[in-house]
Amino acid sequence: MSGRPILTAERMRAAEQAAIDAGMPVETLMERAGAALAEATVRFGAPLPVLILCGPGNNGGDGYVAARHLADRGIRVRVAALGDPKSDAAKWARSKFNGEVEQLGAETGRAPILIDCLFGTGLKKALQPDLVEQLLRLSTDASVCIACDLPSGAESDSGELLNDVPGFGLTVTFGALKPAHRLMPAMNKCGRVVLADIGLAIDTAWREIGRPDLPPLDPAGHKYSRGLVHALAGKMPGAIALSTVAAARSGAGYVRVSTSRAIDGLPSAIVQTDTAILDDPRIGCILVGPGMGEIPQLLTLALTARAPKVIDADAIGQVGDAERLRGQDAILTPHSGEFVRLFGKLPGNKAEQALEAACRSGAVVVYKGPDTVVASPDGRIGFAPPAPAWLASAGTGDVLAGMIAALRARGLEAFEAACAAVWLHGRAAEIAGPHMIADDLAAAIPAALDLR
Ligand SMILES: NC(=O)C1=CN([C@@H]2O[C@H](COP(=O)(O)OP(=O)(O)OC[C@H]3O[C@@H](n4cnc5c(N)ncnc54)[C@H](OP(=O)(O)O)[C@@H]3O)[C@@H](O)[C@H]2O)[C@H](O)CC1
Ligand SMILES: [K+]
Repeated sequence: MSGRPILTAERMRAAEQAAIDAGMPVETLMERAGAALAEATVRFGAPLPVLILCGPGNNGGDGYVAARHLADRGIRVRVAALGDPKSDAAKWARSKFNGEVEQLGAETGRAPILIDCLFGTGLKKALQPDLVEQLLRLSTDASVCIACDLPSGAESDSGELLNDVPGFGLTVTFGALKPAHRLMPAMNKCGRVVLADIGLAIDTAWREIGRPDLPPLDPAGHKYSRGLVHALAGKMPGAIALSTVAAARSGAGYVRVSTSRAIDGLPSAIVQTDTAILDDPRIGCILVGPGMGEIPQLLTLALTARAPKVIDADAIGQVGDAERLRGQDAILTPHSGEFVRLFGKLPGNKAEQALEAACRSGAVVVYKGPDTVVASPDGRIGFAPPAPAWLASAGTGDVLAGMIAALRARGLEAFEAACAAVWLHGRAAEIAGPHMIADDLAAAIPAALDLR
């Protein structure tokens, strides 16, 4: 999967240390980080007067470097410092900045552009209340707020907010994104996240889900080679209708639904049948769960089939023991309630929880929410980019399940199919707009596919 790399604070420091051990001075890394921060500030905020809040560590060091670069470009820049720099690199950066540095406090005057260089990956606890008060005051008075590496108070690995944090329009981070950039609630405070390459070697199986690279259609292909999705309808056929329409619109060559009674309103292109022959070798992916209700035998039937399968919604509640999914080539799509009911409250951040669930079940796990993560038993994790809040409406999960099934049936391997569908689902919602209902979301899938 493409997409920007994501590292925890500890792995970020290890990458930095490896560069330093290989002979790269930390000042060089800081110089590159500060220069990137200054460049992003000018591009994002225009050449307006800037106030930089510098903390005592290397996050503050980045700020002193950025201040120098901005001043060199003729921009009026002031620095308000939280004490003196403690780290050698930050002392070096401070010594190279010739502008005015005041002590951050209640008398610190506002500026149109505010850059938060107080704390980054070295945050250890909540900021002192009076410091939070100054940060909130100065951000409220600014037109543009930019965070260096992380909004101060955002916990790098969990995405938790240890104190009140203002909303930033832009976050400039270095080397790799951190989980907090793509996990709630911190994700909501970061604004647009710009990643600056500062010359670190980054090796990680954790990535932001990027634009999918779907295989081209085979001109000699047929409906089975484009993927046959076989869905199992349950008590509430409306949900499976949304899923099957979404599967068809996502490019499945053939969508079939087993149902005990005709489902009104389904397009004729979606074949309804009252049988469920699942050992058909042409089936590319089985879909079970949307609208299933309490019919455990439907899940049992799906698990008798060799075909890959998407297990969604009510079917998740029927799994019982996650071990049942091992060897099933399954993609599981729980929201938080379904996740906890099946796996219990797991330790770690949301991504680590999803990875643990994937290892326990052998399935690819799509842990849905405003911050969706996709985890594979082989250790890969995809973090979804921000998706519109209006996706929180009935039926959007049914649509996603159909999209995943279609891409799996089309031949993408399970993790790639899930990541691609999550990315397309978010773009389709943006296209459908804030007043969409799930039916509009399904209708917007072709336009989202054209975005690739
Ligand atoms: N990783 C990289 O490749 C690069 C990172 N850069 C920047 O460096 C920071 C991380 O720098 P670090 O010095 O490790 O940490 P911080 O600057 O975030 O803060 C650590 C100092 O702040 C003190 N601290 C921590 N929490 C609090 C708090 N709540 N209140 C007050 N003080 C706090 C801490 O004090 P201790 O004495 O307790 O340790 C430290 O003094 C990263 O985010 C990037 O911006 C490099 O510049 C470029 C390469
Ligand atoms: K910061």
